[in-house]
Amino acid sequence: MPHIEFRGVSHAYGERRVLEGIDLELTQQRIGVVGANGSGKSTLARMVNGLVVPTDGTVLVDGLDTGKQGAAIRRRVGFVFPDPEAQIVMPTVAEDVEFSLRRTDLTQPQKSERVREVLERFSLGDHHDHPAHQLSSGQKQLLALASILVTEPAILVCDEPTTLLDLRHSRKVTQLLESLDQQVLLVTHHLDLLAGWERVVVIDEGRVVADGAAAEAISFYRRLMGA
Ligand SMILES: Nc1ncnc2c1ncn2[C@@H]1O[C@H](COP(=O)(O)OP(=O)(O)OP(=O)(O)O)[C@@H](O)[C@H]1O
Repeated sequence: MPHIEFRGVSHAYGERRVLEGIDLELTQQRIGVVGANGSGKSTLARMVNGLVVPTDGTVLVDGLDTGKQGAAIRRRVGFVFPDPEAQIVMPTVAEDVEFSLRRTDLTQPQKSERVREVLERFSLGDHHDHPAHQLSSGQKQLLALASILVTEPAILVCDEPTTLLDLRHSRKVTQLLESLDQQVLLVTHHLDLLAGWERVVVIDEGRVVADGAAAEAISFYRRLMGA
């Protein structure tokens, strides 16, 4: 498994300090991150692929410094945003997935084959030539995942990828995340989706307040939230 390491990480947006003294070594395959709104989860997740560089401390992915080796980090770490609409860049479903392969050395037939395979895997095989913007929200979320995973990153970071989805689609996306060979870091408010995950990190007001197997960490978080 890849190795994500936060060493003495703090972060401020201007004067506002949003993460404080984070030390984490993440080597499990399925890692959840939970916490109240505004607690710093997205900031932490964005640090893993260098979208946010910490104001103090270092984030390392397999020994690469996210602040200094951005291009190598982004090849290794795929990032799925909460709004799949924002990730659609090409007119059709297949073109959108293929766009992710533009910087590879694959030949056109190899790219087409790779796109076909990934669309089948994500239940989008029948939508190959459909306008991407006309997919349902659940299908757009699957498309966003397909477009990232087609590049075969070692790590997949997903920031609330199920917020737009009904329960059935959330389950489908979660099952898909659970079936991947990749290391997955999932930020979510849907606590039931993390049942059985190897590790769950609870963030509160910018600090790690619980960290362990899903059942214990989630029950700590429920108590913290008074739920
Ligand atoms: N680009 C930014 N500029 C200024 N402040 C920001 C920026 N991004 C986030 N913040 C602030 O940092 C704090 C943490 O935000 P973050 O998005 O990391 O929290 P979160 O735990 O993911 O929240 P949510 O569950 O609501 O998505 C919030 O107070 C937010 O307003």
